[in-house]
Amino acid sequence: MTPPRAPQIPVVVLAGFLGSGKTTLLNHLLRNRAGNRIGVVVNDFGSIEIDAMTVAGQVGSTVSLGNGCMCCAVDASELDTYLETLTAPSARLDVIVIEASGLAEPQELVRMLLASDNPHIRYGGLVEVVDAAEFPATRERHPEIDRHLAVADLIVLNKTDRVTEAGLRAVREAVETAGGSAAVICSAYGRIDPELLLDPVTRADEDDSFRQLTFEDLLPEADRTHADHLHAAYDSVSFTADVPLGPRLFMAFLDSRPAGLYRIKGFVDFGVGDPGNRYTLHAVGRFLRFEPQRWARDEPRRTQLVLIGSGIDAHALHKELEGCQDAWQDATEELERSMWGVLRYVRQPDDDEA
Ligand SMILES: Nc1nc2c(ncn2[C@@H]2O[C@H](COP(=O)(O)OP(=O)(O)OP(=O)(O)O)[C@@H](O)[C@H]2O)c(=O)[nH]1
Repeated sequence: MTPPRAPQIPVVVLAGFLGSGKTTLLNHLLRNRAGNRIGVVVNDFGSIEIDAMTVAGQVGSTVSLGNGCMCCAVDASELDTYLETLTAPSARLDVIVIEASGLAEPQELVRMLLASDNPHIRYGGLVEVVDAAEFPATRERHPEIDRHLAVADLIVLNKTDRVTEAGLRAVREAVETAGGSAAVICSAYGRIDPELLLDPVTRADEDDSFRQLTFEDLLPEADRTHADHLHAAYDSVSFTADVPLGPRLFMAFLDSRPAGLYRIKGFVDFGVGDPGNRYTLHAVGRFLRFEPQRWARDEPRRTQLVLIGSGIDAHALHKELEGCQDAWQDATEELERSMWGVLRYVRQPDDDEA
């Protein structure tokens, strides 16, 4: 059905007004990357303070951070050139994060990514960081922040330590209204669950088993004290099925997913809907993408998903997923048509918009 393609590297845009905490969040991700090789593109190279990094580069150079990360600083006009470097097979990156400068219009960057003809990347969503303490003032000075929030897939309401509970409630409400259906999560010092943006490593030479990483896996020894706190804020659901999922049933599930469900990842077996491929699923907030990949010859045909959210009813979601199984599939025209709903979310080489 759909021709298999080499895996594409998700490119996540990290945006937010000056000082909202983008670099802090990025450093948190880099410290808790759980084996992921992260490519970082920043406008302001010097602001990244990664322990392991010797800041050898200047604007325009690509620097290997030596711990599986690469970093380069670019002008937006040079983005394509740098993405080419970062997506070279020798870089072996799992995800690329572009930190937009505090003054940039994130829509521009997103448009550039969607229009990019680099076949090795796929747009991975827009994360907008908001300073909870400054939001009312920022909004007054820069009403365009509402526009940024409206196109975000995930909003991180940062600096919650600087506001009262009532203040946070009010800001959250305002941000949720402006953000439409984007998921909103709160953080202090950008300490979000790295799993919201990073996938478990599935490289054959490291750990090729698909599983939900635990917080012990994710956080280095020194950060363990935060683990319980972080963990308490999230619920996760793991779902495995040896019976294929019905494309229409599963798309209906995704269309009605609750707002608190921030992240879904894993892969799906649509059975005779597309017998040759498994469909890697990547969802952050309302952003959704499928990527067909050839099943390995002896790989068990199976769906494996991990769902992460807060305030979600894990048991009910699991039950709903069970209801998406379709044991009696026949290769009919109707089934082929029902795959169209899935294929809408597969990036085609000539796509220039989501
Ligand atoms: N109190 C508090 N301070 C924070 C938090 N997150 C970040 N900061 C501080 O806020 C300042 C700005 O954070 P950055 O991460 O540099 O912000 P940025 O969005 O990258 O800033 P620009 O690059 O200027 O756009 C730094 O001094 C951080 O230490 C937080 O949650 N609470």
